[in-house]
Amino acid sequence: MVTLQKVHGSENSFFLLDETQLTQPLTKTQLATLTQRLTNRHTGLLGGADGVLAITDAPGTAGKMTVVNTDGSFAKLCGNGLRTVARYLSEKTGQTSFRVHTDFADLAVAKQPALAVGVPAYSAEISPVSFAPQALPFANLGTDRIVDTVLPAIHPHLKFTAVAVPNPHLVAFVSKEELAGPDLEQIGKRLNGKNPYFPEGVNVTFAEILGQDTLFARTYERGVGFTNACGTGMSATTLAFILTHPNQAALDRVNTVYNPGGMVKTIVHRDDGRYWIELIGNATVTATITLPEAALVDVNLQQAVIKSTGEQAAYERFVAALPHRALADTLTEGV
Ligand SMILES: N[C@@H](CCC[C@H](N)C(=O)O)C(=O)O
Repeated sequence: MVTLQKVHGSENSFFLLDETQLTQPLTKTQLATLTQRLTNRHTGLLGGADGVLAITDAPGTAGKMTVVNTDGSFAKLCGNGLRTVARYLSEKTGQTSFRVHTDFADLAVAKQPALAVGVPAYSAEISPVSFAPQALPFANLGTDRIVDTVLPAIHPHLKFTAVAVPNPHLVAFVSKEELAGPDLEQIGKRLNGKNPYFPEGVNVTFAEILGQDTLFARTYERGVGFTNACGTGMSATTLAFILTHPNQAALDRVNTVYNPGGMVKTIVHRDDGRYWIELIGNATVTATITLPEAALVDVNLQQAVIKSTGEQAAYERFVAALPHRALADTLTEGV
């Protein structure tokens, strides 16, 4: 039998599959097909999800995380997902501070004090960071660095920052009306379809500045669409905040980033000229799903036995007490 977990970080939801339980790891095609079926918002399990996080062995680290978006595409990193993988591997190995292998780097993760009773929290390193056009990639925008830059090809007046952390993000600071308005979806859809600017697509985040070190972020995710939260997006947005609003944010300071699914803390560091971001937030397990290995490989989900963990109630109590819920509630996606 194989047991998966349904997990979330700020309601950015995933199925977590520890492939070391399998007699042999899934191929990329099998993983993509499983993800598309399992995470479908209408026909998948438990209301679907934003993606699948697959764990395999990786020498010198606690494990390797592979991120598959709901459309079956593979992502370079997932910040909210990495926290849930950190929790899984921490509970599996007994370690509280260790590294997880990802496509670009072995990233540091650690157990943190709970956000509230029944709301476990973990931190994850988000890196490497690059503004280079080839790292995102982007082209045909008349510039080779996008930091607080109007891009008339994309929007008539918004100022954008484009940064790979290492997955690609495009960030704009907007008003409350723009945050809830139609532009984010239009830009997100356009830049994630065939387009000459971001040929591999890009995660697009609109953020409202709420005050010193405080943001509300909403993301249209590559390979997903609107999500309740994007961890790498909130990390990229905090870096953009520091670069573009130095009177309201700074390196090595704790930021609070609210999002439709809850909140995270972010801290941007610069060591030896390189930026990296600490992302701290919940790592919640809402259910376990057990099925025979053959049923998983054949994506025969009817054989799945689902058990709720009961953790979601504590998470919902925590979120209900947060500020800015009226705005968040209008923007929340399925979990
Ligand atoms: N939600 C994630 C980011 C997932 C990856 C993204 N869809 C991509 O393709 O880059 C996060 O929490 O960071």
